Amino acid sequence: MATSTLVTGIAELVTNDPALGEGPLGILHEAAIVAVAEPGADDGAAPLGGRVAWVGPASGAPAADRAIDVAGRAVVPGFVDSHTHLVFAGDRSAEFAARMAGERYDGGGIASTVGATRAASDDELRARLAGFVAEARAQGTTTLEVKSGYALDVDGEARLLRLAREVTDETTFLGAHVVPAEYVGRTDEYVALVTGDMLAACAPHARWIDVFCEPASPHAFDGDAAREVLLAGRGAGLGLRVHAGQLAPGPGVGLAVELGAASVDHGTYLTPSDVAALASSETVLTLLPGVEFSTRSPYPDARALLDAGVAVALASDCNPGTSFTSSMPLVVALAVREMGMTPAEALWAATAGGARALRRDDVGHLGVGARADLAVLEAPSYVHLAYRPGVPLATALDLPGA
Ligand SMILES: N=CN[C@@H](CCC(=O)O)C(=O)O
Ligand SMILES: [Zn+2]
Repeated sequence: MATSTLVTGIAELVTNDPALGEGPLGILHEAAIVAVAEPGADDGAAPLGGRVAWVGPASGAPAADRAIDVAGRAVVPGFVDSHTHLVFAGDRSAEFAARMAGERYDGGGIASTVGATRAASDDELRARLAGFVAEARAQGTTTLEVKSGYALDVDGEARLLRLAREVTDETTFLGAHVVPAEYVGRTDEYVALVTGDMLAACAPHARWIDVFCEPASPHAFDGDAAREVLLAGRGAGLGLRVHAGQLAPGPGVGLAVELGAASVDHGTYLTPSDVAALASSETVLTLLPGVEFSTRSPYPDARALLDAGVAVALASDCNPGTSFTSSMPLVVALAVREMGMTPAEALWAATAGGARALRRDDVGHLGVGARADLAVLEAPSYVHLAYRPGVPLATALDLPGA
């Protein structure tokens, strides 16, 4: 039998549905929400925490089997973190310290994570991954994309994706992360492996394919190689995502738009034609301010991008090299303070924007029928996410059935 839960005492509810409340965030005050869960459901069609069955002013709330009173807190849609690299072993804190002493990031440190990850057991990787998922949930994240990319051989990449699939359906094959040591000087042969045997082994465990298209890095892939990888992935039924414009402007953004990628990520460096192409496309630009923070790079001008009509998402890019944070509240605060977004734009980008970057309409908002993925804030308003940086305000709400 289905279990219904009434969440009451919501001082401010962000629905991200303008039809339900004020402004683009669809804000309701003194609100309530009802979630209905089927016991034992966990197949995505009927999620464990249930779906939103009713949302509106608390005064009109229907009765339910159980009630949770959040006592004057704000509730927002759970964060949709559409870009992470969470299956890895090893430690790169020394690389971070060197960077803070003046060294530049060029992707070379990825090799050290590849070595440690290849040597780790399934259980070691699984335990670390579970720790990151719990850490993210404790900060309000309810949907996570997870990439492979730290094995770079056929069995290893498939193993990372199998492990990622244990925690999310949003898994991304990133065999084209960098050229591994054993293929240096033979990039063409490595691309043939990625688009051949590796793709065949990985596609059954992945929804997406991604490529680090960055000709400015001696380790990553140029536009031609990236095109080959993306076309092969599309042929295998995968959706497209691209890492581009992290170190310098390059061909990746244009390629992502041309091929209809769901998202192109980083965008630290963009040309005016990149911006124009994005603005007239269905491709989301996912900004990753944790990377600029942790690599001492200039922040992209999100204000100008939004004003130009680009669809912007925010994600953590949690990884051991360029952004070792799982904190979406930190990402929101950085986007507001350093990239010119308003608190409302940043919250939208970290929730509905992430959903759009994953081409999902069941997360990132709290309209009737959406997944009942709620984040509760230890604050009366979502504005506190940026106003009180570094304070642990957000947490995902556990509903009966979850
Ligand atoms: N730039 C490429 N990939 C990751 C970093 C990976 C690493 O340094 O371990 C990123 O998104 O920033
Ligand atoms: Zn990344």
